[in-house]
Amino acid sequence: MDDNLLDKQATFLTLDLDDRLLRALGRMGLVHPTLVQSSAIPLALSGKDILARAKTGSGKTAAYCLPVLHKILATKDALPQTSSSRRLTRALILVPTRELAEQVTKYLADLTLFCGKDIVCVNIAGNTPLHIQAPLLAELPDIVVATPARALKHMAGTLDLRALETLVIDEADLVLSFGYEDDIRGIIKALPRIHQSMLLSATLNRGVEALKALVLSSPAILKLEDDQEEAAKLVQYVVRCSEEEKFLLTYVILKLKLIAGKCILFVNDIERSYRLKLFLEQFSIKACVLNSELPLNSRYHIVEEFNRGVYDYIIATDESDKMGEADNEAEEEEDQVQVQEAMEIDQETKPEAEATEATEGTEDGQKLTAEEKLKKKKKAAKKTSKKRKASQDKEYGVSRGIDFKGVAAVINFDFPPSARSYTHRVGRTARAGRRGMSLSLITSEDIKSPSAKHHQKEEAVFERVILQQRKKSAEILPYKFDMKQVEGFRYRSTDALRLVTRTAIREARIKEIKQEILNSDKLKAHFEDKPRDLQFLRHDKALHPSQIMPHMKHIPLYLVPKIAGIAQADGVATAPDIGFVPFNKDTKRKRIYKKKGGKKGGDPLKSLGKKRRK
Ligand SMILES: Nc1ncnc2c1ncn2[C@@H]1O[C@H](COP(=O)(O)OP(=O)(O)OP(=O)(O)O)[C@@H](O)[C@H]1O
Repeated sequence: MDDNLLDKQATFLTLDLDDRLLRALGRMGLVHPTLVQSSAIPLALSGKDILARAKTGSGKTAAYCLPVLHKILATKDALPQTSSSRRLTRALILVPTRELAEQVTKYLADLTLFCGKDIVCVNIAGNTPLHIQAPLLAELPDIVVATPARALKHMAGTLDLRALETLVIDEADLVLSFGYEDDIRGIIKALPRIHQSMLLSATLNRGVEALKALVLSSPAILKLEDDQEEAAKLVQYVVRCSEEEKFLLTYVILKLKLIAGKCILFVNDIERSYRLKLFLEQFSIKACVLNSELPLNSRYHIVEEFNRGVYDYIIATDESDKMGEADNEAEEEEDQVQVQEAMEIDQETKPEAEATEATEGTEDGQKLTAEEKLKKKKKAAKKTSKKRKASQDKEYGVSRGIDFKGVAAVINFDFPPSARSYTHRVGRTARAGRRGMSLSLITSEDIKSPSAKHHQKEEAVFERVILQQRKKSAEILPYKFDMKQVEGFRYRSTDALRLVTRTAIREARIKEIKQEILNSDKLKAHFEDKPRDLQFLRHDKALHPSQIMPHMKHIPLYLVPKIAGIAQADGVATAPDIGFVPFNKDTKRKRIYKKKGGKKGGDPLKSLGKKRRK
């Protein structure tokens, strides 16, 4: 973690934490607390309610987990070994998504490594049936991690919170926007009158204010966002290009390895994630998709493996808009109407690019009128979308809270639906004080085009993002590149895109789900006892292997730009006459080139091209 995020004046030792926790922290390599930790922990230990706003990746999880654990250990130490009061559920941690619940539970397991059986923590956020989870709760675990809806369901049965001492709501604003407010109200009603509460979030909005009134009493308010410092760590770029050019640019950036390191590519719906994956895999660029349709175990495993460095690219579907997350209610309503309109117009006027796939006649061979065809299409689309919604996980979320480690760049392949969602997406990089980069692609379209409203919406959100970033003294720089340099790749990209038909996407989607259900079953059986056995399970397998073109794997030398790259992750721009500004230094590549006797400042990619041609 970056030194600026840490409170160098303090160590965990000076925070007077339980020895068992200090040992675990030492083992995790944590010596100094972060600012949010050194501020929140003493206040929490003194019993104060807390409302903390600190930026993404600033260590909020430990800021609430450590005091929760310390308090439970202290209470238990004061009780005789035989006391029945040693077994009571004392803390409830509410999070908006299952992924986050899993992450928090793992974090608690790391922190309690030296606590033996003194701390039992149960995660009930998974989709295991209630009756299977019930016996775990009947044992009265010390800490329960849950989504609000799940907790409330169990409260009608075995979740006994009469002895609750601490309530934590992590990612408070998202908890609200996911529509959990009524669940929270239900939970609060059933809690003992005296308990401590903590609300944590990277962003605070009116909703959180409402929650504050509901949950907290005379809280200590911590606002620890150092916006200017955050701005310096994250370099943000934007580019306006056509829909087709989005694919072209992504191909060029990934193929030329202009991003050194791991990258998350965000798209707005599941279909798009498969479209992008199928496109990239034709060039032998491997990526995992991550979306709410995949089984929970597979999702955990993908994130874990990505964090371990097994995969470089994740195509993540950010479904935050479908979870009700927008900048505010009015904007949300306006946004939904606009998208709906744009989609309707789109459907009515879309050129029949995939005409071969459309049904041209009825079963008895009669020709359908254009109007009838349209009606039929709409009906079919509604049906599939209903079916799909049913199979998607309402408590899925990847743009928030998940600790993706070491992400060099975030690419908003689709522009996010709200400014808030933008903050959280770009918050997946430049975490824990590290540097990072984001690139957002906005579709530029003719104002008369049928989907113009959709693009207007993107522009409207972008305006809000600019204002939001300006408040943090951050700028979103235009992503400068010389289209001529990219031009040579265009025909390959167009060819590849042509093969990504709706049928191919549909088939890929089904294949992936089947594959992941099998993976998930294996994961379920082995997760606890043999985690190492699972390393052979890959989530980035090609979905349409017959379409991989071996010749597309390599880039011929004549296509490699003289000085390739776009914008550096550390924000250092190259000389202006280059035109095509590098994404990052790619020092490793330069090193290889120098080792081979290349001139300093020469073109490392040229040598790479030569090597590839051999
Ligand atoms: N005191 C510390 N020293 C070094 N690293 C730390 C410290 N505390 C936390 N970290 C690391 O920083 C990373 C981010 O922590 P965490 O996920 O708790 O952030 P967060 O503020 O909850 O982010 P988000 O808002 O996105 O959920 C984690 O990898 C964590 O292990």
